[in-house]
Amino acid sequence: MTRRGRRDQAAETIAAGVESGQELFGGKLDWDDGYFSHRGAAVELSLTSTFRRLPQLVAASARLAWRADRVALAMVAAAEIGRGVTGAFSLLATNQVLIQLFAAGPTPGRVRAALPALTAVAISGIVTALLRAASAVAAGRLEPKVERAAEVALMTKVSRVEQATLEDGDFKRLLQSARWGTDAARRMIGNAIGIATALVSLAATGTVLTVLHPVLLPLMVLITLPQAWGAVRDARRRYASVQRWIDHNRQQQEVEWHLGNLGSGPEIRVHGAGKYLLHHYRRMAAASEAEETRLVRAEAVTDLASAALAGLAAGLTYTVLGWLVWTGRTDLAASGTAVLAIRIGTGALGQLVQQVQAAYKQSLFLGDYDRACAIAEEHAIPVGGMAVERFPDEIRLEKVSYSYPDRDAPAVDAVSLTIPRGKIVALVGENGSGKTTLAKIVAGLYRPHAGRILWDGVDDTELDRDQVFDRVALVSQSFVEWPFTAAANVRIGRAVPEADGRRPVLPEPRSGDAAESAGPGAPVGVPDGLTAAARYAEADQVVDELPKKWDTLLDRSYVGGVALSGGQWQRMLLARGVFRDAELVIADEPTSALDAKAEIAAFTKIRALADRGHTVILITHRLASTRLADRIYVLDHGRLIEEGTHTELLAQGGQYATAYRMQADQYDTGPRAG
Ligand SMILES: Nc1ncnc2c1ncn2[C@@H]1O[C@H](COP(=O)(O)OP(=O)(O)OP(=O)(O)O)[C@@H](O)[C@H]1O
Repeated sequence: MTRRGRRDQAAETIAAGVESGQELFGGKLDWDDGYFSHRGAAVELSLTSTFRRLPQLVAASARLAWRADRVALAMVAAAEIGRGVTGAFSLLATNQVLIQLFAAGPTPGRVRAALPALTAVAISGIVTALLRAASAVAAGRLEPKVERAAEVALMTKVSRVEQATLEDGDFKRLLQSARWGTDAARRMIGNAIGIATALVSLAATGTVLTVLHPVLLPLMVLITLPQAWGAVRDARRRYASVQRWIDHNRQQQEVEWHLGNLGSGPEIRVHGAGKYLLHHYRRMAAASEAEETRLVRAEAVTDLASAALAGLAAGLTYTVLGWLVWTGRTDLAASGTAVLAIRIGTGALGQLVQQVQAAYKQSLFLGDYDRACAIAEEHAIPVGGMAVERFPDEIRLEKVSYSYPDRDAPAVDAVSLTIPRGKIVALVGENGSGKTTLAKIVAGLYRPHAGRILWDGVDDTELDRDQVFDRVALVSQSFVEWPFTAAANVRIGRAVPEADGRRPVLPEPRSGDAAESAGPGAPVGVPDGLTAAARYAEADQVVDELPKKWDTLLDRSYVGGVALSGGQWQRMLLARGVFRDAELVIADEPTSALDAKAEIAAFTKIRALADRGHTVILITHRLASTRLADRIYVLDHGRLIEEGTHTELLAQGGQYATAYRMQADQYDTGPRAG
């Protein structure tokens, strides 16, 4: 086939693959992920900009290493400088060996004369090996420390950032990219050491070459430049291709995944979706192959061109060397050493270009890491404030408003209400009316954008937020199913915070745990310990059925782990809330997954909690349960539209009464078999 014919066929194959992607995905398949914010950045990196960034990259790595482990950094620096010195020394000793060997006289005498220099070459070889090992050991100590320090710093800041910032789309994307920054920090140390090794080696060979003859140094650079150009060109081309084809490859992977996926299995087989997907998969894979072939061909051409240019430069260098020897400007021994030095130096220059490019890529993620840390610090939950001596008799909201960043309408709009201590306050309203948002504001999770919250008359912005959190238990419908043991899943409700630099510990059940304090006959009241909390929430039956009881891992992805049903999880969550033993319980659809019997029991216990002095904010759509609330607030589009007791609200005949009657009618006059 002619070259043109081959090119046309490749173009057709690529077009067919792209068409398949278009048919299945409607075009690009772009992930909304911070990692991809640096798309195309490396394409901008030319040979000159590569070298321009060098000092900045080395300085950034040195700063990281300095903070993580100064001793290891000093060890690496000393070992690398030592390697440079021994490298130069070894070259000079080699020169001496050659001088002695090329001198006039009988061979045994020349060899004898060369022996001291040969010994020096051997010793410097041994010292170089020792220094390389020392540098590797120190780097091995430094790199994980840098990564760990970066990870801990980021996670510490992120775990303290305001929830609203954490939910902000831009911060979320930045954080995704910043997470790569911790790995990038470690890699950059490796790159920086590679750069340092190359620079030191270059300095050593450069010095030796200049001593031998000043013209040799520029000649060495001349040999390396085409190689460096070729390497940068190949890297840029490949990177650009990866960026151009990233969506296509993602589409291809997506199809591949579905072909073998358990969930897609029935349709793949029964509906014949497999044949359809395979057809497109083949076309997409062929397009990817065509692109790979194009790349490999282009790389071969570049490599050939750079090798030819480097060969020309090498020819010129060796001609100049020959001329220097011929005209007596340098001797044979020096030219032999120069050949050796040039070989070492060109290798070092190649390594330098490669390492700077790699370090540059890492530095982009490190930049995101720094930005994410700065934003997390700026939006951190404030530490300190007025101590919360006791839970207030009344929490009062005055014209509280809150808007999510990407929404025009406020989620909570000028809401004023009172939450009395030891009462059940129900928040009801249609989906999206602002109930959960309002509860999160009361919990201190979101700061209102307008209005204020008063704890017995004290503005809650003046209170120590950690102490506010300490008095709140969240029993939410979007609970966390921790991939931990059953015991840890409950105990995490009140994990002891990090103290005196020791690792955080989950609390042991407090005094009077289990059966003694809360037997079957003592369902009312907040029990002390783990087993008692489980019994109170009726999670004990769930635990009893687990193969290793409390020690069972609640995640089926791990060997020995088990999966719980939605209702079983909800009981565990209730137990977590009880174990937390907080004065304000925010129960957001706490029974949505429970069966009828368990739901009734749960509401009885919520009532009991309030009777014991706990304050409960209950969010539920099951209006039969709101009858037990002392006060009901009805929200609509973020505004408070009705309030009162169940009886009062029914009498008002408003939205609550309508919704209640609709639910009641379902039971009375629900669909019947005709
Ligand atoms: N994290 C968020 N980011 C942006 N908008 C949000 C977020 N959470 C909620 N909203 C929006 O705020 C409004 C109020 O939501 P909220 O969850 O408070 O309502 P709700 O009354 O609890 O709803 P539901 O009964 O469905 O649980 C809705 O319009 C919702 O889409």
